[in-house]
Amino acid sequence: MSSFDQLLSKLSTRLINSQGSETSQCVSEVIAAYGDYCQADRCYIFEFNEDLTSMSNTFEWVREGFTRHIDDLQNVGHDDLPYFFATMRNDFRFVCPEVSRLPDSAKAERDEFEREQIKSVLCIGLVAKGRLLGFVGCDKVRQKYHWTEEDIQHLSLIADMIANTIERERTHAALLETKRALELANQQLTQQANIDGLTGVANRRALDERLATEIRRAKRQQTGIAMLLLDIDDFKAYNDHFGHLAGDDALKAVSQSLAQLVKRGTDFVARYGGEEFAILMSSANASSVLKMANNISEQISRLAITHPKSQCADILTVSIGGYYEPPIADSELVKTSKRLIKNADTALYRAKLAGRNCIRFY
Ligand SMILES: Nc1nc2c(ncn2[C@@H]2O[C@H](COP(=O)(O)OP(=O)(O)OP(=O)(O)O)[C@@H](O)[C@H]2O)c(=O)[nH]1
Repeated sequence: MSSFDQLLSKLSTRLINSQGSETSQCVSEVIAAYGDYCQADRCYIFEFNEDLTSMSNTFEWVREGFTRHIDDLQNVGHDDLPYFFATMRNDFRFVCPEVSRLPDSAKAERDEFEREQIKSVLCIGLVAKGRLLGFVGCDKVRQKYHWTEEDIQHLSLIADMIANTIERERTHAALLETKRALELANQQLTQQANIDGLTGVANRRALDERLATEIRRAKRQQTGIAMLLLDIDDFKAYNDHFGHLAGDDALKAVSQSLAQLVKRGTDFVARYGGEEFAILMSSANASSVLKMANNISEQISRLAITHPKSQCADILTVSIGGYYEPPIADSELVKTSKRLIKNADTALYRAKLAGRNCIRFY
């Protein structure tokens, strides 16, 4: 095995086994190893933008004592080095044994290479899936050098390895990006599926899910759990009098008040039906539930939404039915869930019977 074959085998194994951020380190090692092997003074990688109109130096190795140029070779445009861009796009390589003998049409290139004190330069395109991604190049600064066919072949093999690695990393990054976008879209869909479109508070489906979670928690932590059901009084008459759109606004105002009141992480508000809302309180005790019910009632009254057709007041009011379930060790999920709703509903019915605009507990 020739010394180049050995080098190639070592470098390709290194690149194939690299992953994620480690890959950049491996690519740096590859250009350093090759630069040293071919006795270059600089070895580097440039990557093109999508439409091959600009390029940036992304990796650079320099022999000790030689000047780095990576920082001043970012976003180099086609118009800065038109001869170089054209040659690279057409031939996928740029072979220059003597910078001083570049043709007049390559004046910009000659000036740039001379600025970097380059005497000879060899660049080979990085091509993956038929697309030119960039190039890997070597500079001779100390003395000019006539690149041989073998040099070109060797650097082409290095270029293939690097191109495949860059392509693999880009595909991986694109896959990660797609995965992130899908996860985000999925989160948004789940959120939308759980939110009531008119009022923006949780819907009944979300309440059912939360009920299950909170009942399990209450059982585990041996805490009480409570349900308040709230129904706007004489809402049909309100709609009939002011129209459905005004009714919608009233529903929004009520739900905003509820959302402001129900702020503890352990409490949860949902639109339960048309003009009915549910407030689930976990880690609750009898007095905190009563306090919440009173606060809600007062807060809705404070909105002072005129309701001339109400049987019980001249403003919009609510009736509230509550049920508090003390900690019970053997509470079964579905039964507890049904009991919370059913008993709160019975209490709400009693509040309506009692003349509305009041609170009843089961
Ligand atoms: N504007 C509007 N009205 C709604 C919406 N959902 C339900 N409603 C109305 O809410 C009213 C509920 O009427 P009822 O069930 O008879 O109850 P109510 O008139 O409030 O009487 P009580 O509950 O006994 O005080 C109906 O007129 C529904 O059309 C909605 O999204 N927007």
